[in-house]
Amino acid sequence: MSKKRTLDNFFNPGTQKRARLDSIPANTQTTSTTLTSAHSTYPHPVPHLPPRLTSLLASTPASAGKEINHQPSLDLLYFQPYIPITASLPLFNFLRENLFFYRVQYTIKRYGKETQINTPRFTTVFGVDTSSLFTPSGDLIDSQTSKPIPSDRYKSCACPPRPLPQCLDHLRQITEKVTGATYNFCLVNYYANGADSISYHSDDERFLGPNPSIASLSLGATRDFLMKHKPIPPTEGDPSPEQNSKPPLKLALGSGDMVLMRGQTQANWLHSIPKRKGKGSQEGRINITFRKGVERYSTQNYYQYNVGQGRVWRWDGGRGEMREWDGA
Ligand SMILES: O=C(O)CCC(=O)C(=O)O
Ligand SMILES: [Fe+2]
Repeated sequence: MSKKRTLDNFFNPGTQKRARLDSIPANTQTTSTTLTSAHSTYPHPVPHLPPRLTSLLASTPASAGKEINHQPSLDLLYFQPYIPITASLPLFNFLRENLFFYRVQYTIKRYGKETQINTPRFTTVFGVDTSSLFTPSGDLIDSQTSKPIPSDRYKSCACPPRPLPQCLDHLRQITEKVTGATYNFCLVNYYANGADSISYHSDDERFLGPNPSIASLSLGATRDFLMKHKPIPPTEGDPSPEQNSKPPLKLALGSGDMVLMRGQTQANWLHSIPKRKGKGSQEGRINITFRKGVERYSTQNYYQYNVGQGRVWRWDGGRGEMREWDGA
């Protein structure tokens, strides 16, 4: 269903809706009018951050970032925590409650055979590459000419690009100030439990440019973030490079922590969130990454792998699980 894109429907006050503030501690307000971000590409509007949460976020970063650069080409800044502790649980609950997610499937050719991949986590993405910009009313314009973009610019995308809703844009703005980098994409992962994961990879696509800064925020369950150096090919002088047999670096990312991966990290290191059993494996975790796509292809790639063609999933608080959304 498409809605006319107007300033009104991008930042409209919800029509006498009760705020969903059940994630906010009991001593705060329980009702108010909700402002929402709406857009023709969204399955439903997304409420703005409640004012109390916005004021709690004002003291981000809650601690100074620690540099982790003791290994070759590794350049991390680790905030433990980044989000003030009073804000991380309400923020987790707010985002899980109000964002829409996808369970993306796609096919790859493996050994010449088409293989279906089921992404082992919920995903969603917002943003557009540097060739375009969203106006405040949510229309796409060319970033050079400020004219509306040609209608075929994103014709090969799984869905038209989506602007960041206010709640994620607020986090983006804070993160730009703290990290000194700029970002035009926000990718969100939801790991429902320890069975959800992301395998070893590096975010080293050409469309992010050289030495990209990627800010990665964790909310909810603690999960291990493993990092290992990309395999170093043996040479005559060094037939079994020591780096190849080192155990992975493990950061137990807790709720509110943020890791900034920068410099040569993506070019040289792989990272993953392995599946987890036992303690804490039944709890959900949200991961938000802010990135900057400098080529048009980043838009196609991110929407293909984080939205795709499938159904919308939303958090069902009553059942305590994600459910396919029926649009109601
Ligand atoms: O969940 C995380 O901490 C990592 C996510 C990640 O690596 C990615 O989305 O590329
Ligand atoms: Fe990644």
